[in-house]
Amino acid sequence: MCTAATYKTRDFYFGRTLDYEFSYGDQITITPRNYPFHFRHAGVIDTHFAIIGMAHVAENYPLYYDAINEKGLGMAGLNFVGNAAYADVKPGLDNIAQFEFIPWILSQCASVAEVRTLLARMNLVNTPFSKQFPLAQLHWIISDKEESITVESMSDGLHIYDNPVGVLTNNPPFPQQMFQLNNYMHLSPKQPANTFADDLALSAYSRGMGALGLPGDLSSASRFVRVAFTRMNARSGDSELESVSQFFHILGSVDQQRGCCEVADGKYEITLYTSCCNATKGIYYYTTYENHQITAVDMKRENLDSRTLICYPVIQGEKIHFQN
Ligand SMILES: C[C@H](CCC(=O)NCCS(=O)(=O)O)[C@H]1CC[C@H]2[C@@H]3[C@H](O)C[C@@H]4C[C@H](O)CC[C@]4(C)[C@H]3C[C@H](O)[C@]12C
Repeated sequence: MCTAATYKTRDFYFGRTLDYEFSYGDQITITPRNYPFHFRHAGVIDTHFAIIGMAHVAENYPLYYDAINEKGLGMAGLNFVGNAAYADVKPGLDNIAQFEFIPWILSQCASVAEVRTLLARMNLVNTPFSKQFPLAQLHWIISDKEESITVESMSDGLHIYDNPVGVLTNNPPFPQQMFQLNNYMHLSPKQPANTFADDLALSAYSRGMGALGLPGDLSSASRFVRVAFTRMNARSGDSELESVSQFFHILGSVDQQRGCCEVADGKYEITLYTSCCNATKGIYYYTTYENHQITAVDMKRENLDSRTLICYPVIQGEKIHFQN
């Protein structure tokens, strides 16, 4: 399971949890402006916006999981198993392989409005990266500081949905996720009043009872409701430290602990990493399952006019601050 979210204070923040039972070997990867992107069916883009995100680099190609570009646009791919379907190549359209989707969008678009224009002539195709990396079944959230959309490529075509909650998890398809929020419209961060029955002396005996009924399990449908409630009600100061701190707390609402989600005998899905990008400034913050200290890579500290990928290994291992 995975969860992505957006958050806006003075700057715009975009990030995700990546939940899985193993890591593909990820690196914080910066694609500078002059790295040539060779698309399988759509030619070459030699010069483009710089990108920073989490990727597996194979054959010198950044296979991004989630990333932002220097214009403040963010995009993340999340599992959509059983529903994702990619098309065959069709002449007359921009045929983009599933693994090229993040580079295609983030290299060229400065806003969601521009993304909509590109998507109108795009065909997301079933060309795998290699035998070793077959097609991943994903759907995507794409966001700027004003709006988010969800993109789902299914057997009946490419769907583009407005995403007014700025969050995404996994199955079921996005319209169903949104619809089920109706079931929770009574939830509130405020204490409830007794509307059960006038004749009963019911009282709010504990703080937090306004959100009683918020689903607590790890299913993607439940995580969608939980992170939507947390994200829509989250309040913080607007400084960088307050915003980043609050962002990690929002995604902390759907953190997955080892042992609670068994995917095979003795194998457990866990939150391998959590990212929080300051999309306005181009900073990629992250924590990992084994390292709660926030680590950051700032793309603006690199030479963004170069041609070669810049990679930083994910720092693991808890750093404990002894006070005595
Ligand atoms: C496994 C990751 C998704 C995690 C997730 O959504 N978990 C939820 C599990 S479940 O639904 O609840 O079962 C996805 C996100 C991005 C994916 C990677 C990126 O798409 C980049 C390449 C794409 C290649 O086709 C496959 C390897 C790969 C390197 C992908 C491996 C894997 O599928 C990743 C890492």
